[in-house]
Amino acid sequence: MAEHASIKGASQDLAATYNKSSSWRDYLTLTKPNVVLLLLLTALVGMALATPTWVAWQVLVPALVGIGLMSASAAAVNHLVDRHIDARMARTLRRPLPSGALSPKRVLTFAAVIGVLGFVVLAVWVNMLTAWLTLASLVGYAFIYTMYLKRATPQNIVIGGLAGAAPPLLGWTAVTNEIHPFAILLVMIVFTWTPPHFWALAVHRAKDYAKAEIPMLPVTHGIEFTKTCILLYTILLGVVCLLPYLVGMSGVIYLIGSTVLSLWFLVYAWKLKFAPQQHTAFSMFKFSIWHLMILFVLLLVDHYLVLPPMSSF
Ligand code: HEM
Ligand SMILES: CC(C)=CCC/C(C)=C/CC/C(C)=C/COP(=O)(O)OP(=O)(O)O
Repeated sequence: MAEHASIKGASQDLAATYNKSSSWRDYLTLTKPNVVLLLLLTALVGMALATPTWVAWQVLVPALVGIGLMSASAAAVNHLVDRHIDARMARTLRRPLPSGALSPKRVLTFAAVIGVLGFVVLAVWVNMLTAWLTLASLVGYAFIYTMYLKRATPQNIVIGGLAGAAPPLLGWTAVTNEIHPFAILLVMIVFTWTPPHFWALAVHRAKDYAKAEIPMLPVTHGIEFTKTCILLYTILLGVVCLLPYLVGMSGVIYLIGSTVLSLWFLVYAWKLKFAPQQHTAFSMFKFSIWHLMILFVLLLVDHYLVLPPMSSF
């Protein structure tokens, strides 16, 4: 009841003037810092795997700065475009725009400045291929996903997930200036991981999405169907995670570690479908973040501690 009243209040705040005091923390919130940090880890792994030697800091630093700034810009545009629906969901109600801490004009300026800065950094100190691919990812997330897909189809996050999955490729092209099939394989991992990552949260927050009239899968097709899709994507992810070893990109450390992670994720998906408890969906969502983080750390460790493939033991 109290929550309902505060949601209503926030919607009204949004229409009123933006007169609350703002701080650097509000700008940081706009950038979705935790998401960007994980995106940067995947980009770093893309860079590392692109070369058998150490990545030169002259490429590593500007690539991370450029990709980070453009991802942060995309996240800020997402806050701007979604400000009205964010005001209607309990999870997003206190964000800088719906709470009135920042005005849309300030957010637009902030997003434009860091976005252009990121592009310039990539164009000048990295290469044009990476700059254009990162711009395409920004447009894919901030405009195609946020403005259109999110409101149009329950497949929104499957299609929109491509933008969030791009950073390993961006890291790879930053080092080599070319698109390699191994980089696409890393993209496929994040792409297949996204549906279980997001739909687990969407199951947990289904009522919120229904209230904001966002056609997320649990809203349009129901909780049970979504849980089945989560299970199927988790199985598919397990198969995709085997590919780096099968194509010779990664070794035994990766194989063992990723198999444990895949089975662990599968246990969550199975439990969610067949023996759910109150917090299973949210626990699976939280685990999904650890899953991707550890998986990419494993790729990195495996790359630098090269072992011969299992067949030669
Ligand atoms: C279309 C694709 C994706 C969708 C729809 C999605 C959706 C979400 C949502 C709704 C949250 C909760 C945010 C919050 O409560 O503040 C979240 C959290 C998170 N996501 Fe995703 N996500 C996607 C892709 C990704 C990707 C590609 C990554 C990183 C590689 C990622 C990393 C994270 C992290 C680290 C969090 C936790 C954020 C925090 O605790 O502040 N997500 N995601
Ligand atoms: C340049 C580049 C690599 C761009 C990609 C940037 C990026 C921040 C991708 C993350 C995807 C994400 C957090 C989606 C959630 O949006 P949502 O609107 O569904 O979630 P919300 O309700 O929490 O805002």
